Amino acid sequence: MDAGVGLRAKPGAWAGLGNPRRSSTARVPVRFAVEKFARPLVLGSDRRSCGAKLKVSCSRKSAGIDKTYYSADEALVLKQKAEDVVPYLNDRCIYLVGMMGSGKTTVGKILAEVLGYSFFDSDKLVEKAVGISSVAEIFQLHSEAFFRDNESEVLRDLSSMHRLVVATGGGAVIRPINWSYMKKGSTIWLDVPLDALARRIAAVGTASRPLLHQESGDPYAKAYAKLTALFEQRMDSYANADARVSLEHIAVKQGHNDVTTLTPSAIAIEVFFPWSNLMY
Ligand SMILES: Nc1ncnc2c1ncn2[C@@H]1O[C@H](COP(=O)(O)OP(=O)(O)O)[C@@H](O)[C@H]1O
Ligand SMILES: O=C(O)C1=C[C@@H](OP(=O)(O)O)[C@@H](O)[C@H](O)C1
Repeated sequence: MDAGVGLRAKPGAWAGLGNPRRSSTARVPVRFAVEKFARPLVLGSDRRSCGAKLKVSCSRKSAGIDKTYYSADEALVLKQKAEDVVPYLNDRCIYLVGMMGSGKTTVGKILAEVLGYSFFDSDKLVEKAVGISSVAEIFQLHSEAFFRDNESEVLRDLSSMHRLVVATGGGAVIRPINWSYMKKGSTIWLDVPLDALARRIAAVGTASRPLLHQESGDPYAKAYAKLTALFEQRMDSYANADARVSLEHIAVKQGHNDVTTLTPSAIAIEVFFPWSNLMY
């Protein structure tokens, strides 16, 4: 088992039992806009960097869906690992859990692309469901409990579907009912050091994360303090995940002393390790 990843194998889940190619016939609830991605990975022409850049863009032309760049090596490894893992996933959904800023959305989009799965960000689905454009506004106009109730309904609906990668909100793990939904799929905890989380969130601003937002003071210091308090409350919940991907362990394994060197695609490759280890 890779140093960076621990997996609690589920009986029968990885043994490839049943027909691995069962087509997904789950009804897609009309209110979910499914993000389909272009495929296959397109080899870019840029050879100035240490390898040709692969540009992967989404076929859906909605605003704001960013493009993902891989190195050619990473793209080939990702494609191979995805091909190896798909039969064992057995069309089950992958739920990414982890603190705010851990990369659930960024890494989740990569996983969906290489797996040929659909990607959902549960926060976005809650915003669509309640007709309010941001999580922060939902907290402000209603309450956190109202948000959490809708978050649970979204996870319940998603749990009836197949072949999805779901980026959950950082607090989804605090409600046991949410685990009952997510456990129908495979849950992966992206475990990122609090310092890196605080730096990432300070870089984009805390306004989008109401539990961290404050009007004054050093954004990094305030974010770090609040993330530390939240993590203390939640770490046991995150540990319920089927697999933990520790960026600290990955960095050590790769000879780095800082997780900021780990690209989203390098992390996505590590997400595939638990399944690979169980296949041979
Ligand atoms: N491996 C990474 N290295 C550097 N920045 C990252 C990495 N993964 C995500 N980020 C950045 O961190 C911020 C939060 O990422 P996001 O995927 O939205 O996290 P989450 O969905 O867990 O809240 C974004 O600005 C994103 O670009
Ligand atoms: O940790 C949390 O309680 C939350 C995390 C957020 O999602 P991200 O993890 O995508 O930031 C969002 O669901 C809301 O602000 C609450």
